[in-house]
Amino acid sequence: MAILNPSEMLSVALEQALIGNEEGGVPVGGAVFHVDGTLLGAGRNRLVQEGNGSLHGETDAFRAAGRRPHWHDTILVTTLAPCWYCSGLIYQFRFRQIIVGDSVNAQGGTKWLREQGIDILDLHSQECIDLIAEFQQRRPDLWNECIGEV
Ligand SMILES: Nc1ccnc(=O)[nH]1
Repeated sequence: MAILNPSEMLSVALEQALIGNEEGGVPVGGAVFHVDGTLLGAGRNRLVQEGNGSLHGETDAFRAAGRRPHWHDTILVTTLAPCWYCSGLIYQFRFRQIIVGDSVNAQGGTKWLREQGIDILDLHSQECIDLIAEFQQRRPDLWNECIGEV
């Protein structure tokens, strides 16, 4: 089933974030789509679940999407603005577009990515904003661990 609507693409990532929240993890979800609307992979931050800080929502979705000759014809969707770690991934692999749910509670590398010519569509999703805001307030320790802050 092809999904071409950005909000529907974000819903796939949000569903992952909500699963992560239920699991007691950092509630950030991601998904990778081909520009034709095919879902290539979805994932969520699994720092807590897998005991592995490399598994951000974005990198877990990238991992689930497998191999491709290049990523220029794909869209990376994330419920929260990409951190610097994931911004490196985005810069390196040049996804066609990045769809972001929340850039209120974290900005990460979004300003820099835009300066590098990366197309970022910010949907300002209230659901994504509320989900992370609640988490950051409830578990500041986990949030800081996730992004390498003290
Ligand atoms: N954008 C993100 C920030 C923090 N953790 C994540 O998994 N993703």
